[in-house]
Amino acid sequence: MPVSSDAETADEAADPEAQQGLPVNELFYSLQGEGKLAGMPSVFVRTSGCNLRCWFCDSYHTSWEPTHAWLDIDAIIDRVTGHDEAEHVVITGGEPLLHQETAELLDRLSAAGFHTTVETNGTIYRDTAIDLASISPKLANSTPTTAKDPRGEGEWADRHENRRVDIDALCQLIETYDFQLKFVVTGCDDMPEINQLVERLRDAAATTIRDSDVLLMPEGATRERLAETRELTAEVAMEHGYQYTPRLHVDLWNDAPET
Ligand SMILES: C[S@@+](CC[C@H](N)C(=O)[O-])C[C@H]1O[C@@H](n2cnc3c(N)ncnc32)[C@H](O)[C@@H]1O
Ligand SMILES: Nc1nc2[nH]cc(C(=O)O)c2c(=O)[nH]1
Ligand code: SF4
Ligand SMILES: [Mg+2]
Repeated sequence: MPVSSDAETADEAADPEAQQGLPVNELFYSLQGEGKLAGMPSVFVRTSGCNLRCWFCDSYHTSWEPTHAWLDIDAIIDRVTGHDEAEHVVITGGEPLLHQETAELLDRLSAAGFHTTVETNGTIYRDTAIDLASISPKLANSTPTTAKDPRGEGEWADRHENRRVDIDALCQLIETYDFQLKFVVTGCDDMPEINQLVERLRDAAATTIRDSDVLLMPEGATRERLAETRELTAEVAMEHGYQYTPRLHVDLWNDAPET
């Protein structure tokens, strides 16, 4: 179901009659590929719709060209609990915290005994049952300038730039939940901006941010692209004392859907 590319929430352009539950782009069982829980068998629920437009977004059909089926919360829970091998669930997107219903889904999955991870860009706070807030604040390297825009001529650049860092939302997330800050690295030039943002958050938030809470992840949706970015990312992680995170799913399955 294609919807307008200007839509931020997937609801905006969809049939109002059909809007119940959450817009779900895909739901699958895999290994957590990124972060502190990399390697963990997990069920992934990928919601559709995003308030940002990273040029490199590896989930193009949740942001630039959102597609989805509407699933009610009961149906999502049935499908998640059908994977009885998994104790972990990952809610991602798109931007999952755009949707109010994501909070109800998390509360119910947590009550059913799942460990919950939310993958978020850190621009929206919600009070819900999150065991790990996996926050990936977006750097200047993500902005869809005219030269980098995957589908237009930079129409989203200003909106993306103005929204990509919200210090208040980031502080609320890290003060409330166990967290990791997972930065997408394209080159050594990204490091001053990462260090500045980490220092800004250390000043502003009433919580300790350890260097081990800061993860550097190479940019790349394909094995070919990761081959260009992972070594330099590993080197800057060692230099700064931050943790390196692989993208295991890309190593294992390249850019296949539902992995
Ligand atoms: C598709 S996003 C969805 C969640 C949320 N919107 C966010 O950006 O954190 C899931 C994760 O993939 C990362 N990501 C997206 N495209 C990427 C790429 N080309 N290379 C490396 N990481 C990427 C994001 O930074 C985020 O950590
Ligand atoms: N295997 C796997 N691990 C992931 N960790 C975070 C993902 C995401 O897209 O948010 C992701 C994903 O898409 N696949
Ligand atoms: S914030 Fe996440 S989902 Fe949205 S465009 Fe960026 S990487 Fe894609
Ligand atoms: Mg992914």
